[in-house]
Amino acid sequence: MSLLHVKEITLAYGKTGLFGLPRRLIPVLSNVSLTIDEGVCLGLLGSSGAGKSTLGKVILGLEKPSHGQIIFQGQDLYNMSASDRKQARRDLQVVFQDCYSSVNPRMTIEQIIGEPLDNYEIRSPSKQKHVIGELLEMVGLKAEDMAKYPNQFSGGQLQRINIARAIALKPKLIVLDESVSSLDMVTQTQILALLNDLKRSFGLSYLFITHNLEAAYFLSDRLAVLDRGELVEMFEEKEQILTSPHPTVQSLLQSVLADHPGNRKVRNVQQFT
Ligand SMILES: Nc1ncnc2c1ncn2[C@@H]1O[C@H](COP(=O)(O)OP(=O)(O)OP(=O)(O)O)[C@@H](O)[C@H]1O
Repeated sequence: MSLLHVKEITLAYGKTGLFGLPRRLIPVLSNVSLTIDEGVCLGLLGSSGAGKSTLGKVILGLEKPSHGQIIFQGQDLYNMSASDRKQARRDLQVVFQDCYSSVNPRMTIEQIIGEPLDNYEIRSPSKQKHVIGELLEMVGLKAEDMAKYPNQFSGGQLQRINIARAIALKPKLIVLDESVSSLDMVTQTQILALLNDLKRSFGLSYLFITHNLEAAYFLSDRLAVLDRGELVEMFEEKEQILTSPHPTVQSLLQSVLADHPGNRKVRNVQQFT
């Protein structure tokens, strides 16, 4: 069943002209439409500046488009009552790339993960502690870690904490905006495996924004490619990307091959699995 419909989204940023001349509009997203079904991960690929993060912000309700609609669970995200919007915010979560700036260094992990819970659910302090402990264990950390501060964790551990916070309210859709890009290869693999497990366990849907084709291929069920604000390819089966002749896809594939000199002449599914 469809969870999210992105319908003909167009967005342009205003750029102030010289000497206060009228603002020029720079198009960032042009007529972008896509859907995300329940329990599905859509990988959104594209080069730097393609508009991926902007689309993520539009989907999260953070950046109003100049044209088009975001239909989330059957309702227009930018045209709903305050109470429906509060519910939508609960069901739509995000994990950003920078795990350090995503947390307040002065708060304990208990306070960080407890914040969204406090906003939506009232519990006794002991029950709240129990829930936070369970969330930490779900992401591979220990319940005792809740007493610590962010500076006592590695980047990978902090990203696990950000994921625990994102899943605390049992959301329907999580926007993963380059969520593993700042981590080393081994940690990236571990976090991708964790995200995959959580998706299966809770039937979560993801929009996985990345320029990393290998990571997208691992986690996603479907793949979309954005180029200069336009959706240029949509693959219902991720394997289809491997044979796409589209120049943007070709350059994404080439960038993977460039990382594997021994495989430069070989292009097959095995490289990505
Ligand atoms: N607040 C803003 N004001 C003006 N222009 C912006 C703003 N945010 C983004 N842009 C521009 O919109 C375009 C798309 O940016 P966006 O961050 O969405 O791309 P991206 O595909 O996520 O790139 P990257 O992979 O480098 O993060 C870029 O040209 C960027 O400079």
